[in-house]
Amino acid sequence: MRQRPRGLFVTIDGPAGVGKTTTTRLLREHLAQRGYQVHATTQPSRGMLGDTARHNTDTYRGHTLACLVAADRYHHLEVEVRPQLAAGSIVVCDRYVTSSYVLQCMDGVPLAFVEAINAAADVPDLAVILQAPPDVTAARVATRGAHDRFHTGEESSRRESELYEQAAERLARWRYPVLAVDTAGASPPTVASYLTDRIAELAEGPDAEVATA
Ligand SMILES: Nc1ncnc2c1ncn2[C@@H]1O[C@H](COP(=O)(O)OP(=O)(O)OP(=O)(O)O)[C@@H](O)[C@H]1O
Ligand SMILES: Cc1cn([C@H]2C[C@H](O)[C@@H](COP(=O)(O)O)O2)c(=O)[nH]c1=O
Repeated sequence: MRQRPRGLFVTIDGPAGVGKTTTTRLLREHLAQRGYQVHATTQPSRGMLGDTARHNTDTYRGHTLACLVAADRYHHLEVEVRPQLAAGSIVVCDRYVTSSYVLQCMDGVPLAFVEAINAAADVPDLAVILQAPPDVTAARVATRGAHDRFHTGEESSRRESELYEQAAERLARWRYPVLAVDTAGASPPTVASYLTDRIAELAEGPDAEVATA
């Protein structure tokens, strides 16, 4: 098993249906096949706060949902993400702060408020933003079924896609380690292989791994 002294924090964001969950699952498999210790997780988390946020987006809206998701994010970092990183894992997280910049803004919360309540969240080592044209993501959601009120067809997919593009540009300006990947013309295994190579490059960087039994 290959561990890094400090682990590596990789986040996967992007519009509904773009392939975040599929990519996270495949990344866990591909990275494990290459011998890395990997921990796949999600936000909202599988904890009490996260379950409350995930399953009650009709009840909790706007500023309330924004704060609930941010509170879960800080708790998830504290009890799951940082301990896994400290143990040398590559942590792959399905959704992170970028999702809040987009979804909470779609929910009517000013960006400045979303930025303020997420300001103390850890910066990932790699923030992947998956992208695809809105007609493609809307069709995938329609086939799979919508998870929540944020997904109402191609118009909401278009708005979501625009907000992700703006968020990616803003994050890149702040020198956040953003990597945008188009999933429209690439199969899930192709997307996962490409990202596995990028993550392995980072993992073999200056904080090189230590080999353990
Ligand atoms: N690269 C791809 N090419 C074609 N179809 C894909 C690709 N990636 C995922 N899909 C399909 O699109 C659908 C949505 O994928 P997935 O659930 O991973 O998206 P998501 O971004 O996690 O969505 P949500 O935000 O709504 O949870 C699934 O049916 C999945 O099989
Ligand atoms: C991370 C994050 C999540 N949410 C909400 C949006 C959805 O209702 C769920 C996530 O479900 P999915 O299956 O991953 O689409 O949580 C949010 O509002 N803000 C966030 O930052």
